[in-house]
Amino acid sequence: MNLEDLRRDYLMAGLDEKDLAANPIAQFEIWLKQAIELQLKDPTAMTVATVDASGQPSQRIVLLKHVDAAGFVFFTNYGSRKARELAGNQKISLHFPWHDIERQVKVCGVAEKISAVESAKYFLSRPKESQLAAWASHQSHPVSTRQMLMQQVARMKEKFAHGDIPAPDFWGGFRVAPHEIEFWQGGANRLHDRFSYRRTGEQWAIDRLAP
Ligand SMILES: Cc1cc2nc3c(=O)[nH]c(=O)nc-3n(C[C@H](O)[C@H](O)[C@H](O)COP(=O)(O)O)c2cc1C
Ligand code: PXP
Repeated sequence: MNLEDLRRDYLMAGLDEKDLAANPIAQFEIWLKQAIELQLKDPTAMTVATVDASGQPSQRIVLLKHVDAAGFVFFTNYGSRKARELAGNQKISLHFPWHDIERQVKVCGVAEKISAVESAKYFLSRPKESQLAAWASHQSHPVSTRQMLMQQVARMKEKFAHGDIPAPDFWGGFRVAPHEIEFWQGGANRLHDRFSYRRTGEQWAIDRLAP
């Protein structure tokens, strides 16, 4: 398979420092709103990179569920590989790949579990079938067959047949407090625009980076 000629030029837009918000969260909210309004598929999907004790990185996609000055929130199983890696090393990187608008955003920061109350509030807002799936899935661990998984779902459905399904204590959110956020806009001939915000105490410093 020859992949060498698979490429395109990025011609949609440029990015200038004068167009950037002073605060990267405000800038992120502008870009996320545009991604949603332009009906990109899975606009809140982000790749999350963590590292294990040996320094081996691993990645997976999760959905961003909240963002504000305190950081970026996603939800997952606290026994999952990502959560176990975060227990040993809180350093994390997030990546939003908005191909259709020739943009990407990278976030580097530190992840912390959110409170059980906050997690339960979000959990209760989810569709019941997803709540049962969270109870049934020992995320990231081997499961012998799909049938075993579905049996576990059926057991949970029976167990929680009446009333609200409570949030499992092994499931909840992480908030990523960022210290670096980069905004990338594709440019012609690989001469892209990149701006990196770095936290300097209460303020943020902005550097244009070579493409
Ligand atoms: C579009 C998309 C969204 C996803 N969202 C989540 C999510 O919000 N939380 C989650 O735990 N897994 C989500 N997943 C599944 C993860 O990518 C991953 O398979 C799972 O969390 C286990 O990862 P780990 O074994 O590295 O911990 C999503 C997958 C895709 C493709
Ligand atoms: N958990 C898992 C395992 C997922 O696959 C997803 C989305 O694909 C989510 C959580 C987030 O979904 P929701 O929007 O229902 O919280």
